Amino acid sequence: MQTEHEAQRRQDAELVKMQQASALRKEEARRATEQKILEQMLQEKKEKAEIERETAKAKALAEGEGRAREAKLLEDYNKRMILERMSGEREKWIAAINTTFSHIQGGFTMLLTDRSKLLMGIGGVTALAAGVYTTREGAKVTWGYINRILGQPSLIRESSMPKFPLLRFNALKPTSASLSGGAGFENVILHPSLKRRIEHLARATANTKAHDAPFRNMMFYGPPGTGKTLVAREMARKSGLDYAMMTGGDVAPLGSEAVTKIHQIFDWAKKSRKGMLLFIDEADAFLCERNSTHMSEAQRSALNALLFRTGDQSRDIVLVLATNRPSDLDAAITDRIDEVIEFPLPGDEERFQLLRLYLNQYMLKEDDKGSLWGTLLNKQRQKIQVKDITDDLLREAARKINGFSGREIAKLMASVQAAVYGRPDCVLDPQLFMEVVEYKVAEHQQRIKLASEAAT
Ligand SMILES: Nc1ncnc2c1ncn2[C@@H]1O[C@H](COP(=O)(O)OP(=O)(O)OP(=O)(O)O)[C@@H](O)[C@H]1O
Repeated sequence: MQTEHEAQRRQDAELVKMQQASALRKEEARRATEQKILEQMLQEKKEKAEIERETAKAKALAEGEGRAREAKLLEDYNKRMILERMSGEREKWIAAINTTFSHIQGGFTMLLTDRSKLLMGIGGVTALAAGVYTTREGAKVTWGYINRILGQPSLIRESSMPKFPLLRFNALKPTSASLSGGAGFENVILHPSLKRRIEHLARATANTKAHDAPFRNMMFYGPPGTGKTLVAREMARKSGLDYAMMTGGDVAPLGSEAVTKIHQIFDWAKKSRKGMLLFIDEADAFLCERNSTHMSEAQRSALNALLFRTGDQSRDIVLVLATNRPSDLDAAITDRIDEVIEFPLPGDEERFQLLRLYLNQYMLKEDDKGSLWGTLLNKQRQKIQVKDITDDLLREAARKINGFSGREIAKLMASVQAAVYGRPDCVLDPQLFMEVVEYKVAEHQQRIKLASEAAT
């Protein structure tokens, strides 16, 4: 009985085991199926996305191809149109050219066969050419004539006379002091005796015109930069005359034209109602000794023309010659000069006064009150402050710059001004002033040394 029972129990246990194993297998199969389904779903999803991508690509490609085909068709159409238009134009032009040539050919044939028409044709062409040529040349001659009658001669570099008389206004206005005899050459620093002589000459010149007496010609000679041009300009202003300036060096390059130009100047100068002061700077450049070997034939003729025009005492023109080498001038020229004035290098006192004049002009009175632009500029510009520049200091500087010309002194003061502008505070003090003076003195000595070396 017990063995039966035991067997039964074993059988049951066996059954339970089998049932458990079967449940386990079922569970595993279910899990595997689930996994498979999941994988399949994923695969499907992937495939779906791939299909969509491919479809989009195919769609885009189809669209692009369509557009490209359209563009190609349009381009072909345009090309065809252009070609058609071009060939149309070409045919039109060919037809036009053919027609023109056939007309010309017909015309020529007609001209060659008909003698009277041929003569008329030749006459017409000749008349047309002559007409064009005469008009062009006529205009040139007329303009030259008007220019000669009214215009300023080309040799004149600077003048108080307007270029055309209708535009008459005075660049250099005569002062009322000129005739009354109170002529003051404020901006010209000369030795007192020389200044008196110049003032006297200016008064005499003004009165000469007033009394219709003949003018006296002058010659200014002396080293460069001593005020010859300055005085000639001031003298014209103070004496109430018109003023014109030319340079001797401009005459030589004119060659054979020089004679005409010299006559032109004298004809033009005679037109001034006030009388003309004709200033010839660097006179030795073209009025030198006629026998000199380096003088050209054209220069000699120009000199002769000037001698011819100045042979008599003139009531219209005062001739003022300036030269650094008076001994080079032709004897016939010096014979026509009534007043010979020497302009020496400034002495001690004149150098001091020149320093003061230009200190005043460049640093103390630098305001340009004349123009609105000047006033506006001055508002923005930092003003120069002059500190302790006494007369004693200026006299000491004047002693140091012995041998300087008026021009060199003006330039020295311009350098001082530049040095002051180079300082942030724009102050001119004795130290800066003397520094520039010393530097300029050394520069002057160096220049003299170089010049003497070049001369030997
Ligand atoms: N005596 C002077 N008084 C005041 N300034 C002078 C004097 N001499 C020269 N100067 C200054 O030098 C400058 C040049 O002078 P200017 O042209 O009159 O000399 P110049 O004797 O004619 O020289 P050049 O022989 O080289 O032609 C003037 O514009 C002026 O600033």
